[in-house]
Amino acid sequence: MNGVKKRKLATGGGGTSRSASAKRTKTSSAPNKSKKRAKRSIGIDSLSWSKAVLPDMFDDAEGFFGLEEVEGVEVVRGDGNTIEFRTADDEANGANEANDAEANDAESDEFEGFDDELSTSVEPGVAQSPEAPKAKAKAKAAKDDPIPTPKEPKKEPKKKQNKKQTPKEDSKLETNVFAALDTVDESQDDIDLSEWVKLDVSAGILSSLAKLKFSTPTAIQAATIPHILAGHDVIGKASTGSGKTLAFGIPIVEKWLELAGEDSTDSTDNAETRTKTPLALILSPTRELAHQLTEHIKNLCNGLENSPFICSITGGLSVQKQQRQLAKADIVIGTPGRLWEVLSSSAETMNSFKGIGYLVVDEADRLLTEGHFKEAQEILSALDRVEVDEGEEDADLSPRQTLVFSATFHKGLQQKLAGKGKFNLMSQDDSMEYLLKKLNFREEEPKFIDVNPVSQMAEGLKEGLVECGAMEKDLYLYALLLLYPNVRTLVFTNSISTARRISPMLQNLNLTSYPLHSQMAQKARLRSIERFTSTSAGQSSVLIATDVAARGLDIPNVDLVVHYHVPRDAASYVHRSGRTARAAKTGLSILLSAPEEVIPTRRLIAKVHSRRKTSRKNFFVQTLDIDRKLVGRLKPRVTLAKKIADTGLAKEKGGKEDEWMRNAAEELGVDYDSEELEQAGSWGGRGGGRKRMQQEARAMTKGEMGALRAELRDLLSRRVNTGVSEKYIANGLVDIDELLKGANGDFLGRVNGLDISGL
Ligand SMILES: Nc1ncnc2c1ncn2[C@@H]1O[C@H](COP(=O)(O)OP(=O)(O)OP(=O)(O)O)[C@@H](O)[C@H]1O
Repeated sequence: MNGVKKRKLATGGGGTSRSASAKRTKTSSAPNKSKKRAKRSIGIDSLSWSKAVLPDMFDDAEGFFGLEEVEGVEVVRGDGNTIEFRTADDEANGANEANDAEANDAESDEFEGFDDELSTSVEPGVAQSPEAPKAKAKAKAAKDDPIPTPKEPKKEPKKKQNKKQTPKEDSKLETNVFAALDTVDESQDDIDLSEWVKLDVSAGILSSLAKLKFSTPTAIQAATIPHILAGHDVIGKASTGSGKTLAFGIPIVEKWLELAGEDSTDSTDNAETRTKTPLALILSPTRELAHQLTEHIKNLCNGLENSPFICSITGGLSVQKQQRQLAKADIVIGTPGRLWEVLSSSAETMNSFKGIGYLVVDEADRLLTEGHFKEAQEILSALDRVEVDEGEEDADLSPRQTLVFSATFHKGLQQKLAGKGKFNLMSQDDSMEYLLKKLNFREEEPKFIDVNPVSQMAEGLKEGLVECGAMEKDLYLYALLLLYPNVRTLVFTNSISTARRISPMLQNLNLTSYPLHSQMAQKARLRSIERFTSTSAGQSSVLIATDVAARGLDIPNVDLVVHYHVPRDAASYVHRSGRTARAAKTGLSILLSAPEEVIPTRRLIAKVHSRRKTSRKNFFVQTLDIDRKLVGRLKPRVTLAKKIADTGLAKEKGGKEDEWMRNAAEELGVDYDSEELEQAGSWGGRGGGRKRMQQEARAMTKGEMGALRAELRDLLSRRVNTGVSEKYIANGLVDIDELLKGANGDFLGRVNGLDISGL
C-alpha cells in the first residue's frame, strides 16, 4: 500500500501514475533477454502505456485514480543520475529475438507467464484466454512432477476477452481450468485408468490417482471400494503393503466430495461459523501409523480442486493445537489414548462425533486388544451412546459405516465372519470378538473380504532363519548387516532396552542406525523415522525398533527386516516382515533364532503359512548357513563396540539412578551407600553380574573410554580375512559385489536358495 500511495503523491493527486515501479513490469523478469537485444532510448510519454484494470479493493483508495502499465521497457540509469527508457527495436532485432527465444528456451515466454501471479498477469475483470492457465498448469505440473514432459511449441498470446468477471470468479475459473487440465496432463496421458473407472470413482479421484501413478487398484481396493461406496460395512483382510489405506481412504474422500458438491454455500465461509461434525474417524494403534495414514490420504487429496481438512490426533504433541484442529476437521485420524483424552474433555466435541459417517478401525486385531483396549472401548461406547436419536425410524441401525481392516485376524473370528448365518458373537471372553460386537455394525452381516485367504505374507517376500546362540545375536546381526550393505534394514527387538542398546553399538561400528521405541519423545520418534527414510538410495541405514514400528508403517524401500528377537506371536511376525516387500516389491525377512527357539519359531511360521500347499517341510523359511569361523573374526569389533555403547548407557542411566537412590535413601532413612539400600533397591537389575558391570561402566574415566574408542577404530581399519585372498572387510563397510565375485557366493557362508545378491 505504501508504494501505491507514493505514486499517487508523486503525480500530484490528479494525474495518472506513470513510473517504472508502477508498471506491472515484465521487463524486470527478463533482464537477460533485454541485454541481448539492441535497444533504443525513448521519452517516457512516447512509451505505449495502457490502462491497468484495478481490483475492486482500490475503488475506495482515497485520491488514487488509476495506474497505467507498459511492457518491454528497460529502465537504465545514465550519467548524472538521468534515467532512460529503452525498448527493443523490433524491426532491427526481429531475427535476433527469434534466436534468443530458442537459445533461452528455459526463459521462454511460457515460463514468464507462469512466474506472474494471477492478480498481476491477468487483469481482474477480464476473462483469461484458456491458454494462459494452461501454460500455468503445465509449468505447475512440470514443477510438481519431476518427470519432464515434452515441451509444446510456443503459443501466441491470445487477445483478452471483454467479458467482465469478478476476481472471485476468476480464481474459480482458474481452479476449474486447472482441475480440467490436470486430468489431461501429458505425463498422465498414457496411464490407463480403466480398472479404476470400473470401480465408479469420480474424475477428481481418477486424476489424483493418475498423479500418484497408481494405474490399477490393488486386489483389496478392487474388492472393497464398490461395497464401501454402496454403503456397506466392510471387514477387509489383505497382506501387508497391499494398499489397505486407500481401500477405505478413497471411498471416504469420495463421500466428502459428494457432500461438498451438495453444499451450495461456500464451504470455507461455512467452516468458520458452524461446529463441524467430522465425516470420518480413523483409529490407529500407533502414533507413527496415524501420521502416515494422514499423509497418505492427504496425498490422495493433493490433486483435488477442493479437499477435506484432515488432522491427526496423537499423543506426544500439543493437545490445545489438536483441539483447535478437531473443530474444523473433516477426517480425523488418531490413536485411542489421545483421542479419548480430547473427546472426553469436551461434551461438545464428543457430541459432534455422534454424526460421523465412517468409523474405520485400522490394524483392528491389534487396536482392539493390546494396550489400547480400554480407550478404544471407551470411544466406541461413547459413540454408540449418542448415536441414535429417540423416535428415529431406524433406531436399531447405526447411522455410520464401520470399516475394519488388517492383514491378520484372529482365526476363530475369521471363521465366524466368513461363515454364513447371523453375525452374532457370543463369547464375551475373547476381547477381539467382544469388541467387534461392540463396533455396532450398521448391518447384521458386514461384508468380510479376504483377498489373501491362503497366505498372509506379501508375495515378494523371502524368509530366512539364522541359528545362533542367544548371546551371539549382536555378532550375527553385525554379520548380516555386512552381508547386506547399502540397503535400508529394519531390525525388530522385543524390548526397549535392546533397541536402546543396539543402536549406539552399531553406530560405533560405523553403521548408520537410529532407535525407535515408545520411551522416546514423540519428536525424536518421528525424527528417527525421517532420518531412516531420507537416507539416499544405495546407502546403508538401520532402524532398530520395537513392535511400535511393526504395524502399518510404509517406509519406502526397506529391503531387509531382521527379527533380532523371535516375535511373540504369528501376527507380529506377519506385520514385522511386512515392512519389506510392499506394494509388489521384493524383500527379505531374517529371524535370528537361538537353538532352543528354532522349533517354536518354525511352528509359529508354519501357522502363518498353514494354508499354503507344500510338499517340503519348512519350505517357507530357509536356514541361512553362515560361516561361523568368519563371523568369529568379527567378534573383537562387536565386543568393543558393545562395551563402549553399554558404558555410555550405564553412565547416562547412572545419573538417573543416583537420583533415585538418594531419594530412596531419604525415604528409608538409611545412608546413600549402605548395604540396606542396595538390598532394597532394584536398580542393579537381574543378578550381581549386571550390577557389577554397571558399576564398572560408571567408574570408567573419559580417558579409558577414549582408549577403547581408539582400539575399535584401529580394529575397524584393519582387514578381516574372509579366507579368500585379497578379499576383506574394512572400515565396517564392505563391497559385497566385489566379495561375492571372488568368493563365488561363499562370503560368510553360502546362502542356499535365497537370492542374496538380488537385493
Ligand atoms: N493402487 C495402487 N497402486 C500402486 N501402489 C499403491 C496402490 N495403492 C497403494 N499403493 C502404495 O502401496 C503402499 C502400501 O500401501 P498401504 O500402506 O496402504 O498398505 P497396507 O495394506 O495398509 O499395509 P499394512 O498392512 O502394512 O498396513 C503405499 O506406499 C501406497 O502408496
